[in-house]
Amino acid sequence: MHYVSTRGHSGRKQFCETLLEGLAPDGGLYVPETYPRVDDATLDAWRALSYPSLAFEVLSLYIGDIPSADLKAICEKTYTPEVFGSPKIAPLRQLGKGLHLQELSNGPTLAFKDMAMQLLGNLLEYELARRHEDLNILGATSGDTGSAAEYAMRGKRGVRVFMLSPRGRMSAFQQAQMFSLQDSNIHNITIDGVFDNCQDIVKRVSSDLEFKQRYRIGAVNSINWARLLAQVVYYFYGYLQATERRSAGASFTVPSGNFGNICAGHVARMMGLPISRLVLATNENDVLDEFFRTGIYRVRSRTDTLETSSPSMDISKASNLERFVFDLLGRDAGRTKLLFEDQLRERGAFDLSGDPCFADAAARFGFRSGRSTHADRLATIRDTWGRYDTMIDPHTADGVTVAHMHGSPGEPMIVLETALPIKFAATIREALGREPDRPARFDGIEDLPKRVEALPADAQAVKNYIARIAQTH
Ligand SMILES: Cc1ncc(COP(=O)(O)O)c(C=O)c1O
Ligand SMILES: N[C@@H](CCOP(=O)(O)O)C(=O)O
Repeated sequence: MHYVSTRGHSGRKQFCETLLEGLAPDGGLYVPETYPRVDDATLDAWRALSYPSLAFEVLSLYIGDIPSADLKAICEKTYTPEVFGSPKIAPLRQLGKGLHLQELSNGPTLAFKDMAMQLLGNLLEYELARRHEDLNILGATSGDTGSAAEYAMRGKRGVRVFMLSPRGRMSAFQQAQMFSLQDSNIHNITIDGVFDNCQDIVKRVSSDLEFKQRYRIGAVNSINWARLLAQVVYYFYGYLQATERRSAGASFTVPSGNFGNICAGHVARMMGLPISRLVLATNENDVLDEFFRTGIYRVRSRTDTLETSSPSMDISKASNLERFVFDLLGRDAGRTKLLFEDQLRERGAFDLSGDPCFADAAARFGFRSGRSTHADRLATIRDTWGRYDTMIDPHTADGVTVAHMHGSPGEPMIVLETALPIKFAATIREALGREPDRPARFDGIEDLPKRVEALPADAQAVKNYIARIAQTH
């Protein structure tokens, strides 16, 4: 399998090259040249597999440059009950009739990001050792990618992490998870801005090819194809748990911000997984809901990006939409580049409402969407607690709220759980008047000493910081 850039760069890359490069040299995102198809018989055979074995099967379809035995060992080392809290790794929990929650947040940092980031840590360690190289990872987080990346990379040989986060925009627990880490290879940087400013800086630094090469800059955000690939696995696993027979349909609802998680669902569907509907749920920052309803993609400014009670989804510029639009446009890299480079830069928006490709997008790709508000989140947290004895976090609540708008009788609807409630205790207290459960290993985390640097929203300032740290270590 080879990978190409959504913006048409001429290079065809192997998986491990994309793993280390992150962003393509032309600023585009790597996608597989084709989506491998999984037929009904194969899907049926996969019903019996454990999570690590299923991960190995799915990853093998996309990774041609790691020997099978090594890839299998990496999957087995990554997806263990000790790390993910249960032998099933990503179990389904039934809520109502036909409504399921897929538990993805039982890993080290209590968010779905661990599902991919733990694998990425092991893949990077393997590949860097094989090449005798090291890597400076530059990332952006609105709260969960940062801690998941740092927990996955701490102590890993050859890897240093520089993580940008929007100052004051994350929950107290999220900040404590990241800023209390004292490992010498972990560097937290708060930026005066919102998540989109952090992500813009990551892209700007990664697009300076001379700097990128000199300081060996890599990425762990979902701009890195390996992140998405790891997330494809749990769609297969969730589907196989929710259905009993060949080619039965099932739908997924996915709380969305950077469009990474649901883009993995799109990939699974393109591989032939019988997903009827892929329902995208946003909070009040509803850029993506607007796009799927109207065909108009209109990025919001920093001041128009609202601070909500599902803060990890306070994103107004969704990187991975580019991967979906590339497919929507029939894989026309020239048009994708025009939309995501020229039109977004010049107008901050593009409009596909009159384009024939958008007219049948819902039918062809299964997307539906909806938005949820603070009041919806509180009501859904209360309802899910009262009716199903299950406490969900505000992001998952956005998912459950929107899933109720798009359910189809007789067909399973799987909502992806994206974090545990303890990460957002203030909203849980507001909804339920009680504290969420706290795993003992996080007792008192908010009181630990913090190590964090503050920088302006300026790519050059971040480059200077990376250069200084890289030279002194
Ligand atoms: C808890 C939580 N829910 C949902 C999302 C949205 O996921 P994505 O950015 O992959 O769309 C994020 C962040 O990405 C998150 O941290
Ligand atoms: N919500 C994320 C933002 C970054 O998303 P990613 O999937 O691109 O890593 C976060 O919590 O940091």
